[in-house]
Amino acid sequence: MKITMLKSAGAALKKATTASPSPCVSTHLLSRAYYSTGYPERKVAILGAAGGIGQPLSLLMKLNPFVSSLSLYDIANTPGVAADVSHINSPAQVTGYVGEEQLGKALEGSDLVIIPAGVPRKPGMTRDDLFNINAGIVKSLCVAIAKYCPNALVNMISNPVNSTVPIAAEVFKKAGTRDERKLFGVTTLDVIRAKTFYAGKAKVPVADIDVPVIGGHAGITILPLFSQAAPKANLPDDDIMALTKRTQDGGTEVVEAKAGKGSATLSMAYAGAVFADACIKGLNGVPAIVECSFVESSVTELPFFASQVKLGKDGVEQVFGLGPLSEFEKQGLENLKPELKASIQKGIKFANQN
Ligand SMILES: NC(=O)c1ccc[n+]([C@@H]2O[C@H](COP(=O)([O-])OP(=O)(O)OC[C@H]3O[C@@H](n4cnc5c(N)ncnc54)[C@H](O)[C@@H]3O)[C@@H](O)[C@H]2O)c1
Ligand SMILES: O=C(O)C[C@H](O)C(=O)O
Repeated sequence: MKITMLKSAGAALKKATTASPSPCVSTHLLSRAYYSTGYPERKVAILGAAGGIGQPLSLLMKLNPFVSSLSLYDIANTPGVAADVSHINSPAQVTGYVGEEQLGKALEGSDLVIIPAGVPRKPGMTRDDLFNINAGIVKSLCVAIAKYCPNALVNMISNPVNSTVPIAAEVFKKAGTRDERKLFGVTTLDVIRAKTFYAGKAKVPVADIDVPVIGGHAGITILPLFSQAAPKANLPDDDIMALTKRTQDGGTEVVEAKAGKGSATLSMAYAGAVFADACIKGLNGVPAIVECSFVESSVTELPFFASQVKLGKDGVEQVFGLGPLSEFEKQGLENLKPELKASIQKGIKFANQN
């Protein structure tokens, strides 16, 4: 009896292995069903696509099921990055553009432009130390955006975000294309860090955590609101202070660990992809898309401020207020305002002087 069973099992195995493979065997990272039809075509341009952030961000945007056209621009090396990414069997059509003379073509028709172009920090530097190089890069890219895709949403990653976003806003104002709903400083990495660190300390599953992060994107201007964390873990004040400091210094932690080889690239690419996905979902009319971002704001007396925003068909649909703050957070808010104000003013001044 035993032998018979083994024999028939062997026969079944033989039958299975000689049959043709199922046509449903998937070579997609995302399931085929996820590539649903019925959404509008969306073109996404990445400026600085060959860089440390640009390359993994290009990969993640190629996997995004809502992207139909992916335009990869840099001053060097984009043909190779584009050829590489284009072999992935997801729907987005990838084109590489290199050099200023191809920037217009890269941008034309874009619904969303993501900007990780510019130099990163080395140990001992502040984000503001990048201003002298990155301000000019961002300004010239924004002049081109105003010309070639004035209606696109713009996700600014290049540092110092607290100044590069005001530079972009001034460029768009001068060009007559400014729409305060369409310009975003990407602060998603601060939120991702706050969630990760909080989950570790509170010993709760990281996937369930939500923590708003407000203010800006540099040092003490990054203010995580752990009093509003959900689910609430009732951590002692010392832990909250340590978590706040670690979130504020998260970028520096990576810069020091990389020891001169740049700043966060992989976690930033993930954060950039999360935020871009939220923007595209908003454009496509998906309801209730809320993320933190550094936007034009009247939530405080500062003209730009990061807080939770609702994303819709034209970009920002609603900027949410800060909600109830703990005494520690109220103090943090007052402490960050002078630095954030100075960084905003520096960006505005640069855009109007140069
Ligand atoms: N917002 C955030 O949370 C966050 C997080 C991490 C890094 N950053 C910032 O992102 C920027 C990029 O960081 P990285 O690690 O990718 O740097 P990187 O040096 O690895 O890459 C930058 C890329 O920009 C390109 N570039 C330079 N000038 C350009 C121009 N005029 N047009 C198009 N591309 C141009 C370079 O050729 C390079 O490929 C830095 O300013 C960094 O501080 C921001
Ligand atoms: O810290 C940096 O210089 C890069 C980025 O702003 C980050 O927060 O990781």
